[in-house]
Amino acid sequence: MSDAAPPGDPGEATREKLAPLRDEIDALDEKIVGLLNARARVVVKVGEVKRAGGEDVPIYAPDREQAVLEKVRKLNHGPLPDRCLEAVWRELMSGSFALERPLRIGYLGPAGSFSHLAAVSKFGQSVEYDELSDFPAIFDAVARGHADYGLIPIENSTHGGVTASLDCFLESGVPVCAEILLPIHHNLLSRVPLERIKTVYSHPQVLGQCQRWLTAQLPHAKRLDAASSSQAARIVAENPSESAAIGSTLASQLYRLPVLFDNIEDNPNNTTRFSIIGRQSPRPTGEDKTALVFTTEHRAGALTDVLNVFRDHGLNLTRLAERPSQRMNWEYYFFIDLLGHAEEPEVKAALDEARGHCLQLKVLGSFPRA
Ligand SMILES: C=C(O[C@@H]1C=C(C(=O)O)C=C[C@H]1O)C(=O)O
Repeated sequence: MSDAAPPGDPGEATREKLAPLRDEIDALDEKIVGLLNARARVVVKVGEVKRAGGEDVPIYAPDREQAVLEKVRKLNHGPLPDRCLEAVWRELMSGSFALERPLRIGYLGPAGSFSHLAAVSKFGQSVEYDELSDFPAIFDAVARGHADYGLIPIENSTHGGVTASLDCFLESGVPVCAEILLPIHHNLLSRVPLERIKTVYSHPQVLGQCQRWLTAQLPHAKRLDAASSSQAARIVAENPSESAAIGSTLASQLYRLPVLFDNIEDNPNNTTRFSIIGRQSPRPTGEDKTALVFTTEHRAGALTDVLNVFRDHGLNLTRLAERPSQRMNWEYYFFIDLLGHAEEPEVKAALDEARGHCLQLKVLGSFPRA
């Protein structure tokens, strides 16, 4: 018999070296827990002040969140990477919400959708989530106060604008108060091997983001639209014999569908931008965006007149999208995102001037840039 320690046992000498280091970690953990709760006790006081200020004082303050994360990054000299500390502070701030007033976040469900992942990446594990069936239901839940905030996908870097969500902004008065950029990786989820798959379900945006892969690997499979990628996973879980869904690894776990292929998106940098809608508007941070929508008269140069106002005020546009007005053929609503906050003098002046060239101009919100 050999004297070597059994597998998994570090051995006496190593154990002796580890013990004092682990004692050091235990002592530091004790201090960290004490400090985290000292922070939490201040957060409880912040909550009291906010609640005394009334309904209009937001519990979630995207401008303050931005400042806290920026400060943490500046304070960090390693060896932990910024992204690790950011994740810790995100969960801390999630705990802060629960201490100030429990928050409810609406997203396009069911659970396991990319909107769900985006919501958790922003609001963490200590808030309540509400799975909603479509975008109008999310806007409605926030407008009625059934949810505090809602997640709305706006555009994807590969497949472009999410048109159904833009149409909701036209009808709703709920402002945008933050944005999230989420890298999106798609998986083919199925309980049967590739050669038996006859139908692939997912959200049309997702099918669009994987079309080259689908054409190459499953040229004869039918592609069917579902209300969300997680809804697609649910459909396949209920009827798995000849079908597959495209969705997240969370959907794979929740609906017990094995990942047959991962990273099947056509563009490895595939990213979706989500807006967070809420009932309050954040203060300027110096690194903001303003989203707006407008209509112009149907005449030559009408759109250029509006765009020239932003150029003349030195405002950089990060997005221009268009949607049919639904009232008259070939009449459009134009959506613009520009860099700056609507309360900053230059942006305010530009918006006032632009209004003079528009039939209608609505500011959808100013919020910290992701
Ligand atoms: C504590 C506050 O409330 C929330 C929690 C924060 C935190 O834990 O640091 C920061 C901003 C708010 O979203 C605050 O507004 O200062």
